[in-house]
Amino acid sequence: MFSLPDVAAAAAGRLAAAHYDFFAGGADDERTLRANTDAFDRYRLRPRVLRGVGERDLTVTVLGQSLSMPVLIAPTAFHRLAHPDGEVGTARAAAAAGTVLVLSMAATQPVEQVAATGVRFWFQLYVQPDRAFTERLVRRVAAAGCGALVVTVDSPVFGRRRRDLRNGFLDLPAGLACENLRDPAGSGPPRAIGWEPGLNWDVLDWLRGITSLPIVLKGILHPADAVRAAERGVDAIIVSNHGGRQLDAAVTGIDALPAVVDAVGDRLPVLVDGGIRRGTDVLTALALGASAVAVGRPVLWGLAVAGADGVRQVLELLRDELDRAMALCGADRVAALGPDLVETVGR
Ligand SMILES: Cc1cc2nc3c(=O)[nH]c(=O)nc-3n(C[C@H](O)[C@H](O)[C@H](O)COP(=O)(O)O)c2cc1C
Ligand SMILES: O=C(O)C(=O)c1ccccc1
Repeated sequence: MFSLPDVAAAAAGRLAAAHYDFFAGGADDERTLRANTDAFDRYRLRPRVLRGVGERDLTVTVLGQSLSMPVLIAPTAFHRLAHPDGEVGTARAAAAAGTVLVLSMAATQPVEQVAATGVRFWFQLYVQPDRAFTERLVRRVAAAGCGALVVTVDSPVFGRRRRDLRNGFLDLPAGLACENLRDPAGSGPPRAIGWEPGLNWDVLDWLRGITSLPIVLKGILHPADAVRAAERGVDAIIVSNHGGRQLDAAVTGIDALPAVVDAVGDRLPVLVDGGIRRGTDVLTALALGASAVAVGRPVLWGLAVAGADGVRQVLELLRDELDRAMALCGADRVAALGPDLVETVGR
């Protein structure tokens, strides 16, 4: 396997069809799902030459945390559906690669077991209608050593995924559960994730009142919302359409990124996800102003193919591709990447 598309192809043959579809699928007509990867075809790089690129330095610092490369693991549900190693396997790979795992609230292993790998992790939260339970969960993940809360804000209701409806995939198979939704923690029955259509900006004051963890908003696409986040003192944002699984016909992250970066300036770090499959995709996002990117499905495919080792391979492929792309663009460090390197075609 020499690229992320190779890993994805290998994973397709290893998963039960309904599980593959759950991971691969998007909302409704999957226009946004397709657009996420297609979008990168409209960006072209304008490399610089003779800049003495020597050894490239891929490190970045996000929220005061130093990463060996500007690629985080996006939160995705149900890792044990992909491989018995589950989120603990993904965590081992993230730790080995020197990057951050954003652990999904729908993880199938307890946050304490993930933390025991030594990984640096952030926790993705869907604020629950039951605020007392949400508070207990936030305290639990903070006690486990979580580095930031990633509050997903693009899901007031759950997207409609026709593959899952057709396959009758509604819930985890017996033996698997959302281990961080047990209440009381660790022992009680797992709660079902509740959606909160009434959620509004006031939730940030409530969150600030219960935790001192950095707060990241995931699922921003509109520059006005990015500005609002900055004004509210949010610590970072992730420009994302949730991998095309929520609002179909939503703009892609990479297309939304420049206006968001322009609107917030350097008031807060802007991360982006969706459709990143190549080192050149990472480079494009960084050049357009992202502080780092996150990858979702490629990690699940790596996990499905070879557990923790497969995830490690995916991360190392991306690292190697980004390193080579930076060298070929004449950039010896991430800060050397700017919008002058990127041209948009066909619009
Ligand atoms: C199977 C799957 C499960 C996901 N689960 C979550 C989740 O629990 N919470 C969340 O905020 N985002 C979730 N996402 C969205 C990802 O965090 C991320 O935004 C998206 O996958 C990035 O696009 P990519 O898969 O093209 O890299 C999920 C995505 C997938 C594919
Ligand atoms: O957020 C998602 O995309 C997702 O697939 C999911 C599924 C179950 C529980 C939580 C999230």
